[in-house]
This record gives sequence, structure tokens and C-alpha cells, in this order.
Amino acid sequence: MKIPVIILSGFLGSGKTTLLLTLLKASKARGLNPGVVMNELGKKDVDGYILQEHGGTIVEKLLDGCVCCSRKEELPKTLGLLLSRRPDVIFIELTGVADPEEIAKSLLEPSLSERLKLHYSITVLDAENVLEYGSRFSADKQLVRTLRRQLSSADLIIVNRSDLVEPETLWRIEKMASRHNAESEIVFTHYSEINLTPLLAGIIPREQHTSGPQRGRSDMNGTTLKRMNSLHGGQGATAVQEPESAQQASYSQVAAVTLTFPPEAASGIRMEQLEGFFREWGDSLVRAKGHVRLAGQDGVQLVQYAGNRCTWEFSRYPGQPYLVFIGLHLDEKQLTDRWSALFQQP
Ligand SMILES: Nc1nc2c(ncn2[C@@H]2O[C@H](COP(=O)(O)OP(=O)(O)OP(=O)(O)O)[C@@H](O)[C@H]2O)c(=O)[nH]1
Repeated sequence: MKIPVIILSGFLGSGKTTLLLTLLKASKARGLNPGVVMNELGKKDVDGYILQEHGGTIVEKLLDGCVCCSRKEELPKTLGLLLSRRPDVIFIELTGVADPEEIAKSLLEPSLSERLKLHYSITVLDAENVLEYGSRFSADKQLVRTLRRQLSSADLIIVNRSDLVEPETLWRIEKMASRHNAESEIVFTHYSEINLTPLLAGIIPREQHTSGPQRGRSDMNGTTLKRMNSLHGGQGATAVQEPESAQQASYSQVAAVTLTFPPEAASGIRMEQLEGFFREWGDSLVRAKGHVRLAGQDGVQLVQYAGNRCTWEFSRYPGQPYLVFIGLHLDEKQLTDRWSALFQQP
């Protein structure tokens, strides 16, 4: 019996991990044993720790690069490790700059297609920012192409963070998304909350598996099933040799930089000081996240900077505080110099 795989894609900070947490909760409530492949651009595993805090999930991590291009060869081994722990369903959360179509193709490699099948490919959009991506990232043609492929390859498009925009913007996003993908279902969400019943339909615990036909995607959307089957070539499909252009990186100017706190910052940083530091980088900083100690407060905070907005929440992270910065044209030396200077101010 093949284990179903659900791919979660979408740009940085759009709400993929938020959706994953909901999916994990719903899976466990159905008696399923879910497994996760968590891919992060940075060397530090912020989202993996968030999952760990929610407990009871098998997670394999792929850090410091994108599983659709620079770390593509590691995917089969990572999935193999996950499968050895006998999950009933696998969620692959991609980095925000990954091309989900490349992952769908990887699942066709004979070593994987024998044991796994693509159940759903979901793309999450950040309603507040998605309409600006084309102009904002025009200098990175590969990234613009990847963001288009995130849209065009999705079985389901979730327009998330919809609480932050006017209805008129949602209408424009729907038009734009349907232009790129006429077949996908489009839903509008707040904190990635959707009806998960059709999505998880047909996924059952291993011990209930029989050799009979499985229900699932066809119950949800017949046209979607037809379209993804064309990528997967129906019965007995094998991976197709990719043209050279398809093997290039999914972005060219995005970089992740990890910053740690110097000894002078042992007593913590002020909230407004850190938020000011994020804003200093303007449009070049797309996403930041990490665990930090705030001056005058006990414990550690998880800070998330996404779509130019900052959120803070209590964290139990036990290690040394750090921050991951992800952006376009981020100059690592300039960033680390400014970071050090921040703690030398009187
Ligand atoms: N206002 C608002 N914030 C949201 C919503 N959904 C998620 N967020 C917040 O947006 C931030 C980013 O959400 P994540 O789920 O981590 O986004 P992501 O796509 O996994 O981010 P990366 O994996 O780093 O690319 C977090 O602080 C979330 O709490 C929403 O619908 N509305």
C-alpha cells in the first residue's frame, strides 16, 4: 500500500507551518501517525522546533538549502528514513522558494513511486503581499518563475492572511490565481483554517489498509485528479528526463543568514530595538524568525517577521538564542556588522 504524500508550498511567511500544525492535529484526531519532511533555507530549524513543541510527530529535517534544487538528491534518503518509522501520511513542507513540481517529479523516481503516491499539492498565498511579488522580485527571474509554478501546479490554493486585506484585494488575487491555474480550487483563510475533511479523505491508518481501491483525491475534485495524473503519467509512470533549464535553482538572489547573540546581549534585546533592526533592511528582508531573549523579561520568545509584520509568542526553546534572516540581496557582512554594532551602542 502506498503512503499518501501532501506537499505544502507557498512563499516565505505565507502560512505553511500554520497549516501544517492544523493538518497534524486533524491527522492525529483521525488516529493517523503523520510524518513530516521539514525543509528550511536557513541552517537553523525554527519550524522543526515549533512542531516538536506540539509533540508526537515524526519529523525529518533538511536544512540549509532547497529540496527542489540544491538538496534535491537528499530527498529519497530523507523520505526513506521517514518511511522506516511507518507513518500513515507524509507532509512535505517546502521552503518558501521551492518549486513543488520538482518534488512531484521526484516522487516518480522508482525507489519512491513504489512506496509513495502524491495525494495533494497545496500552495499557500500571503494575501497581503502576493500581488506585489512580480514587481518586487523582478530582478530574480528564477524566483518569479518558481512563484508562478507554485500557483500553476497546485491542486488547492489557499489565500491566507486574508484578515489583513480588503475584499477587493481578495477578488484581485482570485482572478490572478485562476489565470495561472484554472483547475485548482481556491479558498480564503485566516490562520490557514480550512475544512480538512476532503483533504484527508481516503487516508487511513496502516493497519486498516486492504488491497482494494483507495478513495481520496477523486472524491475531492475530479478535474484536479485528472491534471495531476497527467504529470504522474497514470499507471506505471517513470520519471522523465528533465530538460537542462528545469534543473536550475528555483531562485538566484535569495539568501539566509543566521545571527547569534554576542555576550554583551546576554541580558536580552529590547522588542522595539529588534523590530527597528528588521525594518532597517526594507524590502531586502523578506522573512526573519528565531528565538530571542527580551530585556527585562524571563524566558525566551519566538519572534516571527513576515510580510513586514512582527509577532511574538512565548517559547520553551532551551538553546542559545538566534535569528534567521531570509531576503534578497542580503549582504551577510553588512548584516553581521550592523548586528554587532547594535549591542555596542551606549
Ligand atoms: N495576521 C495573520 N497572521 C498569520 C496568518 N497565518 C499565519 N500568520 C502568521 O504569519 C507568520 C508566518 O506563518 P508561518 O505559518 O510560519 O508561515 P510559513 O509559510 O510556514 O513561513 P516560512 O516557512 O518561514 O516560509 C506567523 O507569525 C503566523 O502566526 C493569518 O491568517 N493572519
